[in-house]
Amino acid sequence: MSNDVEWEQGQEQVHLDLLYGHLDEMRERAQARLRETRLSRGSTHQAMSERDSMSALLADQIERYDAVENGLCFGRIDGFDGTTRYIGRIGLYDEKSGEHIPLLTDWRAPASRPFYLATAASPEGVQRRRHIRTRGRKVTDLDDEVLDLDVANVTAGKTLSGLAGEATLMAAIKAKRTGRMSDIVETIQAEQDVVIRSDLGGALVVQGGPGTGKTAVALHRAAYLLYTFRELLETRAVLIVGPNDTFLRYISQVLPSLAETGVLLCTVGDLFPGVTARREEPAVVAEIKGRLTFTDILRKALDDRQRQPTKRIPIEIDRDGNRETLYLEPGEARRARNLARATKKPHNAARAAFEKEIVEALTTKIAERIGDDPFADITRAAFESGRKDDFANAEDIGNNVLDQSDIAEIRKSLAKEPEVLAVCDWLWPVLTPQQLVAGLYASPERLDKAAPQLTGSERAALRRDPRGGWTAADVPLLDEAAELLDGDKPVSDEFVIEERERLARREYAEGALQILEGSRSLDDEEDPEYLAATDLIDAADLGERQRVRSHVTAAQRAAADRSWAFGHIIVDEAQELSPMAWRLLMRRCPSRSLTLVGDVAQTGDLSGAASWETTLRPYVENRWRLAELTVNYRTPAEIMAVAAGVLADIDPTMSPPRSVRETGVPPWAERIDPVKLTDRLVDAVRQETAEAGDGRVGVLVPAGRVADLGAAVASAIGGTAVGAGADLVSPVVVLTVKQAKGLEFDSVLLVEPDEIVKGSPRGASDLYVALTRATQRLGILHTKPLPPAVRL
Ligand SMILES: Nc1ncnc2c1ncn2[C@@H]1O[C@H](COP(=O)(O)OP(=O)(O)OP(=O)(O)O)[C@@H](O)[C@H]1O
Repeated sequence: MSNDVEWEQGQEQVHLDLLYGHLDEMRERAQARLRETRLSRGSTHQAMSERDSMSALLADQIERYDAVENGLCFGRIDGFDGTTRYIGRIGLYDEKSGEHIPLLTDWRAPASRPFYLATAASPEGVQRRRHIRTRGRKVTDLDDEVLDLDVANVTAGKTLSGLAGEATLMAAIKAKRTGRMSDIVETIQAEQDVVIRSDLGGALVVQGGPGTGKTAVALHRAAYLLYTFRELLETRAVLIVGPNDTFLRYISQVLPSLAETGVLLCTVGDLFPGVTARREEPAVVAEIKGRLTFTDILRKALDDRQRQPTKRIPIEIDRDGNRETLYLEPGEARRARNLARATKKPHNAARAAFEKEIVEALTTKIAERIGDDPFADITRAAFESGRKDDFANAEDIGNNVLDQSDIAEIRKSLAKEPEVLAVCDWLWPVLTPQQLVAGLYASPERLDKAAPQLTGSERAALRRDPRGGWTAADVPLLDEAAELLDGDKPVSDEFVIEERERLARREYAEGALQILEGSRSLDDEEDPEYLAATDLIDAADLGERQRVRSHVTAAQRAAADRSWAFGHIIVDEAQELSPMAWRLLMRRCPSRSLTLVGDVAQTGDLSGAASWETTLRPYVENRWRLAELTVNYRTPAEIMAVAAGVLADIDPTMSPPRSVRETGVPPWAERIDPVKLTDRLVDAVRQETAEAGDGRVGVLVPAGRVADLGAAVASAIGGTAVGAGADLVSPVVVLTVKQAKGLEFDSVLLVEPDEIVKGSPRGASDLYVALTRATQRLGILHTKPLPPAVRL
């Protein structure tokens, strides 16, 4: 290292020490305040609640300071005007002099933007951009780019390649994978920056091929939006939707490392409070449930529950100790149903109108019977003969000897009659969404009536036992059912807290049950196992529940509230959502402030999107904007060349993203005898783990082979994780392509690509996904010929 570089590094170390000194001071101050606040006693409910909120705020602050410990400051820009600005994960100021002097500028602040955008051709006032690389609190390297074209030693090669901070970028890209995604805040590229900082309003679609940083950009956009529109988004919350739990775990560290925690991360399957959708089902069944026609099917299923009797219904009631039978006529029931429907209220809310009408019809019957005037004919004759003054009006004659208060009494007692209520329950039952949907699946007759537009075999595929929990594709249907049944029912704080507790309980209970008898779904609340398991909650758990009671954030509130309107929704792998899932998400985002990232070439789900245009038109017409990401930071050029052949097969009009680097390592394929496949795979995994060192190896297999091949690899190689729920931190992970969506590994071994292609109508897209998961090496093992599109 030259003396100059050493001196420069020393100077940066001094500044870094100053920044960490500030961070430490702020953290200590917050810790001291937190201790004080926790010790303070509040006598009133309000004082206690204020103390709890303050504690939560301070705890959040401390968490943020901890989160930015690594890579606190990573950049510096020197302007042509002689100014210097340091860029980092948060903003820090020198307040001692009484002035607000910036020591470190948050990467999201407008003043940091030139750090990401400046090029030699368009330097944005920046003469030099410096990437400061650190390990812990120590400066390890500096990566300078001079952007002044007049300066002799301008780093032209770097800027002409269009990449900012190329050396730092390459170091990040080539680094071994850890099983957890890292943030890219130090090396965001210009086309990514434009997406991250795009306006909050409207729907933004980010289309990009594999490895172009869509997920990374989506997460950084969440952090940017929270920083820029904090007030609005902290009260309305930001929702990030990902394809599965494994993926959510994979990205879970990114926002905390950017000091943002108030975001709700979940799958579509998590979006119905009270339901944990973990049941599996065949892709073809999920596809049927994803069709838009299910809005009609559910409506008809509900109409079917609003029964119309064909015969009079006897209703036995108790009147002054005597049993009496009334008859409800089909016409009366029809009239009540029509009136209830005419209220245009959701089904459950309209029940009151239905009940009122039934009670009214029965009241009239009783009133007619007991109030019938035996002298009506004589009275009417008297009226007609001129003694009109003795009577109020003609209608009063003969109808009833009961007055209004008598009739009101009858009405009141009928409204409480168990038999009357039972008949109302039968004709117009109050339903939960779960009852409506499960009831539909459970009954071939109901399915036949509600879904004549499906084929007989499609209806048969939907049939299932109501016990055993819910699938992800059920959740949009439950949400749709809830709309029909309850509309927008606001939830109370108590419900939010209950829901959080329920989830905590469920997690605990599920854990306990898994230990007892393997993973059995607990969604059926009547399942006796559920009650048994919840009884296991111990004192420590109760203590924890007490603690969470104190502070409910908007994101937590939103998680428990089906009718919550999010401030912004970000959907990753958005191409996978079914039309019914889109309806659910759009209901959660009436402002249509959305960021949708995905790649229609990677669509694997049978009900997923083939075009953004068709998917979005029903919700935003053509008012959406498209941004494209074109550079692949993950997949080396050698591997991408193979994937490009498969992409051409899927859609010849699509072009693959440009890889930023070559590795010099060509992908390989080996055809083997079927009986030797398992042994050869185990050998290959051993070899690749040695190559990957402390990196990660992904073994991607056809869906039907994950159990046997996974077991074989796991028994031969310690620390192998298999299938859904696999811990990605493990050195070797065996997954299906669906499970590997959005993930990446240093080395990928792909098994039986032909079977993957033939395994689904979207098999070619699955193969494209599988081929683009590696950051360094790709090997293919096959017993049948390779699909023709795979050319090696
Ligand atoms: N500007 C960047 N600096 C450093 N690394 C980057 C940058 N952009 C993307 N990457 C890295 O490239 C890899 C791919 O990014 P990401 O997973 O976000 O891509 P993607 O478009 O979502 O991919 P896919 O659609 O294939 O799942 C990640 O390791 C990410 O950290």
